[in-house]
Amino acid sequence: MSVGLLGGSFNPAHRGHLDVARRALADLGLDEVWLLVSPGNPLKSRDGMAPFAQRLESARALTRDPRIIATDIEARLGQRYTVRTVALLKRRFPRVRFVWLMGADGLVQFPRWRRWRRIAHLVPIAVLPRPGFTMKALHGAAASVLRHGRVPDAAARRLAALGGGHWAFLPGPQDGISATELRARAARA
Ligand SMILES: Nc1ncnc2c1ncn2[C@@H]1O[C@H](COP(=O)(O)OP(=O)(O)OP(=O)(O)O)[C@@H](O)[C@H]1O
Ligand SMILES: O=C(O)c1ccc[n+]([C@@H]2O[C@H](COP(=O)([O-])O)[C@@H](O)[C@H]2O)c1
Repeated sequence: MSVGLLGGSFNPAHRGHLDVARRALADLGLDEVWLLVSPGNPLKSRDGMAPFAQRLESARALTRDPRIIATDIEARLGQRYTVRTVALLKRRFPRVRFVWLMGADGLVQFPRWRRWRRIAHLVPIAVLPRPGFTMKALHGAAASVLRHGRVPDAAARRLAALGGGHWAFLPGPQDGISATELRARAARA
């Protein structure tokens, strides 16, 4: 079984998350995508961060597709750092082939995550385009350090089977929607 992990704050969840999940299911041939609602992104301020239960509910309400599952597992594991989450999930589900999913903004920021090279070694990574970040991501520091593990776009379907040390870019349409924009819209209403 193969599972995509889409970690996020989901403050709130939106169609960009759903699109990432659906595209990962289709393009990577995954069985499921888990929306890992973060108890608190280590790099994000708590200002304006909705309570965990509200963000989890927002992710749950995103779709009825039974393959896309919002989970509080990171909070239950007591983890905020992805490197620990991934290591624990691999130990807990030894038969599952995990793939970490992120928008291009995530790859730009990746060198600031705790033990990011270790994460890339532990789990294959699929990067999806996001307006304003795609080029920066593909020519940035993380892409450069990890260049030997990059799989050609057309071979991304094999990513889950290839395992850690590999990553791929999934080309496709981009959508500029963000939780920041939705919060700003809600504040104006
Ligand atoms: N429009 C989008 N296109 C591609 N990836 C996206 C998009 N929106 C979110 N993602 C990805 O989903 C994951 C979780 O994102 P997150 O919950 O932080 O949403 P966000 O819209 O980026 O939030 P915020 O604006 O508050 O920073 C990240 O990997 C992010 O790159
Ligand atoms: O582990 C880290 O150091 C780290 C630093 C920043 C972000 N992350 C993870 O990146 C994912 C996306 O976070 P966010 O808040 O941008 O949606 C989420 O799973 C976070 O826990 C992880």
